[in-house]
Amino acid sequence: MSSSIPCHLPLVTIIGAGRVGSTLAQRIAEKNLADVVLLDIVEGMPQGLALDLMEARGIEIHNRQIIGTNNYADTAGSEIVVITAGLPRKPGMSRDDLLRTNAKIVVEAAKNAIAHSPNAIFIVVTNPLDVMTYLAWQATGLPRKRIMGMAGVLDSARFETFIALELGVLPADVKAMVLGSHGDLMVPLSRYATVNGIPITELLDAATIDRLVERTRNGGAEIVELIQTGGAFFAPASATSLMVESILLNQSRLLPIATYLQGEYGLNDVVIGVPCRLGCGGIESILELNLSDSEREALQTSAKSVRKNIERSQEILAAN
Ligand SMILES: NC(=O)c1ccc[n+]([C@@H]2O[C@H](COP(=O)([O-])OP(=O)(O)OC[C@H]3O[C@@H](n4cnc5c(N)ncnc54)[C@H](O)[C@@H]3O)[C@@H](O)[C@H]2O)c1
Ligand SMILES: O=C(O)C[C@H](O)C(=O)O
Repeated sequence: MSSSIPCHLPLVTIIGAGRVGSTLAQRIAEKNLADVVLLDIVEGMPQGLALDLMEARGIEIHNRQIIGTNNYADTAGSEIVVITAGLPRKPGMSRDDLLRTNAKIVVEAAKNAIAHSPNAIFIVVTNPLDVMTYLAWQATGLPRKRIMGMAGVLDSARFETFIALELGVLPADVKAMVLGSHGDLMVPLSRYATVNGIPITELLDAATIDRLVERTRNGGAEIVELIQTGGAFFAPASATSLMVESILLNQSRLLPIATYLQGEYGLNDVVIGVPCRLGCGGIESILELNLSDSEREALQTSAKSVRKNIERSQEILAAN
């Protein structure tokens, strides 16, 4: 008797098998979320990492396939494509300093991936995040609900961590949301941050909150300065895996996601982090919060700086 249960397991392709990409592959496989294809331009490296992850399966008790490759044909039929390909910054650099190098890498990766997985949902991780997400959206021609950037989940997790450390409470009890671009002009929303429902403004004085906001804005650079040879990757991989999970399990989580705006928050033709519901079709809806004047102004300033870099990226790509 033939079974009517589909045998197909979800497939997630990760382009760029570096520190973020390989850690993300581990998270996805060990959470039993999907099979994974790890693709990189370096020959042998993704194959070696995939074999290493496969050899851990008996100990970690899962049966997910992890394939390493240099060939986009192996990514065919992916439900989700994550782009982590590109250079990370070094101490003293801003994320925007990566624009010239990473623009070409991301456009090429997005075009190759969509050709083999026309129905996929794309998550961009490469920096500068908001501009790279815009370029991937342009390169794939996908509807905006199916292409997005990961940054806000990471920035919010950092803000939550610093609040939890300050108060000595369980990190999972702290909830916060950081909007805007993934850079110095990000917009941490202090008045929406809570510890199990209690606003942090009841628990911390204004100077302390300002200090934690500043540390959040500088969260990526703090790690780059410490590691010296690259940026953060454990928390970025966790944040991306949470988005992958929300899509594959249709959780409809409300998360800060870099998305293409068409009038929301008074912004047009720009990618920036705002609260979105994320489910199996991608971005199901964008939530327009009632921001204060200063929060709205901060979001506008953040968007203006992304817009400027989008224009720069168009010139760079046109010159090539
Ligand atoms: N959005 C975020 O919050 C966030 C967080 C962490 C890192 N990042 C960014 O993610 C990117 C990757 O970071 P990382 O630490 O993993 O860097 P990494 O150097 O460890 O890995 C990058 C990988 O990309 C590969 N690559 C380069 N060009 C490629 C191409 N054309 N096709 C396929 N693969 C290619 C490299 O060979 C390398 O293995 C960086 O741009 C970094 O700034 C963003
Ligand atoms: O800071 C970086 O360059 C990497 C990443 O964007 C991060 O925030 O950790």
